[in-house]
Amino acid sequence: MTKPAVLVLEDGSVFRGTSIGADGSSVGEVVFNTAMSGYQEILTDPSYLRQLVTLTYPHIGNVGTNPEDEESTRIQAAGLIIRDLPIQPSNFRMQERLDDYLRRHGVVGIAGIDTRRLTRRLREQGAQNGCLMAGDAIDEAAALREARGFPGLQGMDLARLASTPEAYPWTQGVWALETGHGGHCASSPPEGQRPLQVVAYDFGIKRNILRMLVSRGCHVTVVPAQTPAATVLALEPDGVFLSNGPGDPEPCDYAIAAIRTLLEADMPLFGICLGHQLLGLACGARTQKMKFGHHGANHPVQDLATGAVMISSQNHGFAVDEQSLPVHLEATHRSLFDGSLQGIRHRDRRAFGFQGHPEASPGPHDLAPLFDHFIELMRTRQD
Ligand SMILES: NC(=O)CC[C@H](N)C(=O)O
Repeated sequence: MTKPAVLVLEDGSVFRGTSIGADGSSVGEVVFNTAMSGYQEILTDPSYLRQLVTLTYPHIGNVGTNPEDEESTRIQAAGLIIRDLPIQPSNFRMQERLDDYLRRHGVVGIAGIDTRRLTRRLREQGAQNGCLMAGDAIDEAAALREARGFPGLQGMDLARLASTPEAYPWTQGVWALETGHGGHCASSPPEGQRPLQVVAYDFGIKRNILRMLVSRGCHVTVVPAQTPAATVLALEPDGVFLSNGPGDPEPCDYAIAAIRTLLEADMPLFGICLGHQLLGLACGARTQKMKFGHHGANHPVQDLATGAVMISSQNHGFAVDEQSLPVHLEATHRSLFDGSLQGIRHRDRRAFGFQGHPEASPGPHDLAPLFDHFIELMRTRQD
C-alpha cells in the first residue's frame, strides 16, 4: 500500500510524491548528486549526515542493496529523494530492495517527484534546507516550519558525531570485495621493508579509503576525531590520514589543533575532503560554504603541475578558498567546472590534501595514484 510523502523547502516550494521509506519526518540541507550509480554508497557515506539527498539519475534502486556496498555501518543521509523506484529490482548481489532497506534503517524517502525541477531550484538559488515528511500524518505547514527551523550546516561540527567512539584496527583490503571472499588482506610491503603503520583520523570515514590503504600494504589504526596529537604520535605511525566527514570544517578546532602538532612533528599527512579542508585551516587558509557544492561522479579536475585532466568523484559543500592560501601552501588541483580549489600541498612538510574522492565508491579511479603518493611520502621519511 503506497503512502504519501512531501518535501518542503525553506523557500516554501512543495514537492508531493509517494513514500518509499519509513514514516516520519526529517530535516537537513537538500543536495543533488549527479552520479548515475552508487546510490547505496552515497546513502551510507557519513559525509551526508544532516543532508537530504536527491539523485538526478531518474531510476534509483534497480539493483537493490547488499551489505558489501555500504561505506559505513548505516544509512547516514537524512533522507532520499528520487524520481522513480523500479517495481522489480534485479541483481545477483541483491539482498534487499531499496525501499525495504530504507524502512529497516528508519530513514524517510520520497519518489515520484520532479527531481529536475528540484535540482534547477537548488542550482539557481543555492543550497536550501528542507523537510521530508512521509506517512499518513503529513502536515505541510509543520514541514515548512521544520525546514525553516533547521539552522543549516554552516558552523555545525558533525565530525565528532560521525566518528567512531573507540580506536580499532582495519584489515580488509579492496580485493576482499572483488573476489567476494570478504576476508582480510594486506599486500606485502616491498622486500626488506616493514609494513607502513598508518593512523587514520575518523571524521566520518568511508570504508573504501581504509581498503585502499590496506591494499597498499598499510597497517591501519582508526582513531576517534577528538584524539589528541600526542596520543597519535605515541603510536609512532609512519603517516597520518585525515578522513572525509560531514559538516563545516571550521568549528572542528580539536582536529585543527591536532593537525598543527602533527605538522610540527613533520608527520606525513594525507587529507581527503573534510580532511583536506582541515589541513588547509591548520596551515592558515580559510574555508567557505559553496553555493550548492559538488556532488557527483564525473567532475573534471586539473592537475596544475602536469596539466592532466582527471575525472573525479565529489561530495562537498565547503571548500578551501584559494585566495586565502598562505605562502607555504601550494595549489595542486582545480575544478574545471567552477575553478574552485581541489588540491593543496605543503611546500616544507610531507603533507597534502585533495578535495574530491580518490577512493571513488562510487566513481572513477583516476585519482587513485594519490594513495600511492602518500605511500611514497611515508617511505621517504622511513629512509
Ligand atoms: N565528503 C566530505 O568530506 C565533505 C566535507 C565537508 N563536510 C563539506 O561538505 O565540504
